Amino acid sequence: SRPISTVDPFSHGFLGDPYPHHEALREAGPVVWLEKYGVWAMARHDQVREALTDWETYCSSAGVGLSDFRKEPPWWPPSIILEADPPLHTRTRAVLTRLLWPNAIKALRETFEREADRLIEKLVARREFDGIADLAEAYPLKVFPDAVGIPEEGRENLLRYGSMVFNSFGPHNDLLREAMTHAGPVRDWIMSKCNRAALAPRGLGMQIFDAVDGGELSEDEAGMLVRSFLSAGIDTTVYGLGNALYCLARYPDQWQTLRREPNLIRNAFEEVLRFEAPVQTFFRTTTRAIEVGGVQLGEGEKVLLFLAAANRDPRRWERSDVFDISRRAAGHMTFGTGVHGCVGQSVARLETEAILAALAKRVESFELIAEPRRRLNNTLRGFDTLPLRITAL
Ligand code: HEM
Ligand SMILES: CC(C)Cc1ccc(C(=O)O)cc1
Repeated sequence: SRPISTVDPFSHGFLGDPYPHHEALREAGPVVWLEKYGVWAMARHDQVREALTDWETYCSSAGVGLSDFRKEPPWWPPSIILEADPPLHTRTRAVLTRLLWPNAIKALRETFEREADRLIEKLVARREFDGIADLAEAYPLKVFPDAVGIPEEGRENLLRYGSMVFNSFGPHNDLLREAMTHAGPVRDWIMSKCNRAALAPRGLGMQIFDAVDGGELSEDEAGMLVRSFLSAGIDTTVYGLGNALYCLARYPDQWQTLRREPNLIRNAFEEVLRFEAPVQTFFRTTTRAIEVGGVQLGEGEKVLLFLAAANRDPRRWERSDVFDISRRAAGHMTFGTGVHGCVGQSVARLETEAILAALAKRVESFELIAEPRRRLNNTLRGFDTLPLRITAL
């Protein structure tokens, strides 16, 4: 006998308020059969961590979305890092790991901090602004494409493309259909940036092509890895930064603690990632029959990993539903873990820490002046609008 749930984790109701459903899934068992889609769900910290660590049993090459690439053709050529298993994954991952090595991040720090200070000065002068359009979108859309080395014009395509990518991990629901309305032109714009001619000489994008010259990658593989940067590197940080602003405005005492103790900034972002994970779920596919918690999974079955549910599992966290920037938040699942653990996490941290440091220097308090509106997505959790007013120090 296996625990069964009839919940639809890609419905507006679930996506709008997931936490009660996460609790129900955690309590139903270590693995639960989701009847609606004919897939397994793991919502507890131990099972999510175990599935992400055991890449041989839970593979990525069948896609990390609901659709199984071996049964239906993917909407895009599969990623040669995210949707690849070792040994291919090992070679492509090694290139990006080297490009995003700590000293590469140090080279970005001064520029990212200068841009953060410049943007916060502008917003302090305005006093009232939208935390999403004017900050959470504006900042990542400036600093990361600049670092990759793509031109300024047309960058709104990066947000449209992110919406396509992250909705495509879910079912063919209204959210995916809506995201795909201008798929052609958006995809063309993205692919037009994934070649040497389009990239600035010493940017992160061109550095991938240096690996071609070094014999590590083919020319096409390099283009695909630039596409990976453009797919993974914008929407994730936009939602992450938006969620950070929301948490600090929603819990003003936490903001006051952070403002007085800027050395808590790194930990504060980790707690944001645990408490309001911008990336909520994605899949793995079993490569063999395996028994989990007394339940038998078959070979070739999709497993939906609820990172955000694992992040609030009372088996792993005390006061798991409390936003506390002083707790040890290490061990959250929001950057994944194991061989596919986020290769860009140091860029994400650099961006958010630069903004939080700039805010802590200039802003006494900031508050929500109207109900924020959520931007529903099959994979990402965050806001469409975040009406804020800030008071300068
Ligand atoms: C708050 C921001 C971010 C979050 C929450 C996030 C989350 C994740 C997660 C959960 C994974 C693992 C996916 C899996 O196991 O299947 C991942 C992988 C990845 N991320 Fe991030 N990410 C963020 C920012 C970034 C940035 C800024 C970049 C680019 C510089 C990036 C590039 C990648 C790539 C290329 C992978 C695939 C790694 C692999 O499969 O080996 N991410 N990310
Ligand atoms: C949370 C992850 C699924 C984000 C992500 C998206 C796309 C790629 C790619 O390689 O295209 C890599 C990572």
